[in-house]
Formats: sequence, structure tokens, C-alpha cells
Amino acid sequence: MSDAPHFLIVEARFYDDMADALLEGATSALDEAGVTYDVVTVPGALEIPAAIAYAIDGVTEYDGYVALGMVIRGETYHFDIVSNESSRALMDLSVAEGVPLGNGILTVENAIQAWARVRKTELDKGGFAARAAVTMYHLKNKMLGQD
Ligand SMILES: Nc1c(NC[C@H](O)[C@H](O)[C@H](O)CO)[nH]c(=O)[nH]c1=O
Ligand SMILES: CC(=O)[C@@H](O)COP(=O)(O)O
Repeated sequence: MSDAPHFLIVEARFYDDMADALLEGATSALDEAGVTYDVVTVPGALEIPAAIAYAIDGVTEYDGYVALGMVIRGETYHFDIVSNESSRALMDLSVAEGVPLGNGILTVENAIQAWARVRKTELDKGGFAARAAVTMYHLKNKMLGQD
């Protein structure tokens, strides 16, 4: 039985190519941190918090979570709903459940902004979200006297 932390990555593949890039950044970061992981896919960013809530109550025990998604503004108010509600729900989960969680749901104005933030060679927001979750995992364990 491995003693390595085991995380769950929940990715929304609304934009497949961008999701690939975000996932590569996140998995590379977890590999470098010695963290094992499972990956599950949901239709869009709004479904990510529910998937994490299912996992928290599920049969597999996860030490941390990484949320990955891309929300690009369109013509309607839906951008605000998807952006604000997904991030709010993730914050509520991480605080209420005390789970290490990195939010890699990008909310951007256009594809140019999106691509500049998903690639490992640039801002690598997928990797940053994963590293944030790892950092919070170790901080939690330190505070609980388990690290
Ligand atoms: N427009 C984007 C969405 N919209 C879909 C929602 O996330 C959700 O799947 C739908 O409302 C059904 O519940 N999702 C993204 O991840 N990115 C977008 O740009
Ligand atoms: C973020 C969204 O929901 C967006 O892609 C939807 O586009 P629109 O507002 O033009 O329907």
C-alpha cells in the first residue's frame, strides 16, 4: 500500500484541447510532487463541485482535489453564472469539508487569454492549481500534527 498522497483531478472538458493542456500541467506537477491521482471528467465547470462532493462521500479516500476547467465569456450572463458559481462552490467545499483543493478553473475573456494560461511554457494554471492543492495538503497535515 503506497504512502503517497492520493488526489482526485476533476476536469471539465468543455474545450477539449485546452483541457488537455491544463491536465498535462496538473499531472506533471503532481508527478513531481510524488502524488498519485485519479482523473474524472465532467461536461462543464458547473459540474466540477458536485463531482468533488460525490468523491468526498465516495468509496475512495482522496487526500486532495484539483479542479480544472476553462470558462470563456460569450454573449450572455451565463459566463458570470458558470464562473462565479463554480468557484463559490469549490471554496465552500474546501472550507466546509477541510479538504485541500486547487482551483484550476480559468475564467477568461477570449481564447488568446485562455491559451496563454494553459500551456506549461507560460502561466501553466493547471500546474499552479495542482501545486496549490499539494501545498494545502502538507499545511493541513502539519496543522493536524500528521506531517
Ligand atoms: N460556457 C461554458 C460552460 N458551460 C456549461 C456549464 O458548465 C454546464 O456544464 C452547463 O450549464 C450544464 O449544467 N462550461 C465550461 O466549463 N466552460 C464554458 O465556457
Ligand atoms: C461561459 C459560457 O457559458 C459561454 O460559453 C456561453 O456562451 P453564450 O453566453 O454566448 O451563450
